[in-house]
Amino acid sequence: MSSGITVSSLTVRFGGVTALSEVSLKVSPGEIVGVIGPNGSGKSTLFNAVSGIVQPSSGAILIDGADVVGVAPDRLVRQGLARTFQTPRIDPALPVKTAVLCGFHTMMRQSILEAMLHLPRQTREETQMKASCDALLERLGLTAVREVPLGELPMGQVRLVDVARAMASKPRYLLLDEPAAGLSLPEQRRLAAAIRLLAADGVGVLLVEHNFGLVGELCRHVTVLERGKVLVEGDIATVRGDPEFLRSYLGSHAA
Ligand SMILES: Nc1ncnc2c1ncn2[C@@H]1O[C@H](COP(=O)(O)OP(=O)(O)OP(=O)(O)O)[C@@H](O)[C@H]1O
Repeated sequence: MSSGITVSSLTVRFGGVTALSEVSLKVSPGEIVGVIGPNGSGKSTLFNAVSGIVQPSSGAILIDGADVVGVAPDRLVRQGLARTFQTPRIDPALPVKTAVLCGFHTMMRQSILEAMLHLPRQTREETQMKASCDALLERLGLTAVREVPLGELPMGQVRLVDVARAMASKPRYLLLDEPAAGLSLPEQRRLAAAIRLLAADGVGVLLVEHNFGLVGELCRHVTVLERGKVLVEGDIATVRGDPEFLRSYLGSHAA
């Protein structure tokens, strides 16, 4: 069985719009793969298809060898696939630490009965979870805002909380949708270190990001999308030197 996320010839159509056309890529455990491209090139659609939110028109998506097309998003989460959103879907009234604790709860092993009876394993898991939550908040520089409701934070920090929530679910694969947008340089540094740590632990990461510097720093392999198609792919040096990439990507950022 081949491990990793394997996307083969993926096509997604919305009525007459072809959002993705014959896109293929692979993310192995412990690898950080970058996806870049101008607005509307299909990056979010790719994430939505892999995480089960939209159904492909054709093509295949395998996770660790298993066909996951048609599998419900919540089942994919329980199977170890976590993702973040450009606009996080978390209740703005929740304090930061509660939002992150929600991520931990998806991987707790206790039964409802154990939780009600406060059995030893449940108490042990709660204590471990709170300590892990504090460590994660610290790693991402969120300790000072741990009690602040999400609705009072700038969007960049809300995305960072969404990253923490996704990391808390102890995924085997993590899809990050523009996690560095709106972050200060020190916040970007902390985010990059946390992503690297996760990959070193064996987690496969698919990173959609407009910040090419960050992509170049974190990803050995990059896929560039344009109008739903793979324009160029390869290691960062290959992509950087590709004339098509320079025309499309840098041209669109030169304005
Ligand atoms: N639900 C939908 N219904 C119809 N068209 C859609 C839908 N979702 C995406 N599209 C279209 O599919 C194409 C790809 O959109 P997508 O959001 O995947 O691009 P993107 O690269 O993520 O863009 P951005 O960087 O702006 O987030 C666009 O033409 C978009 O208008």
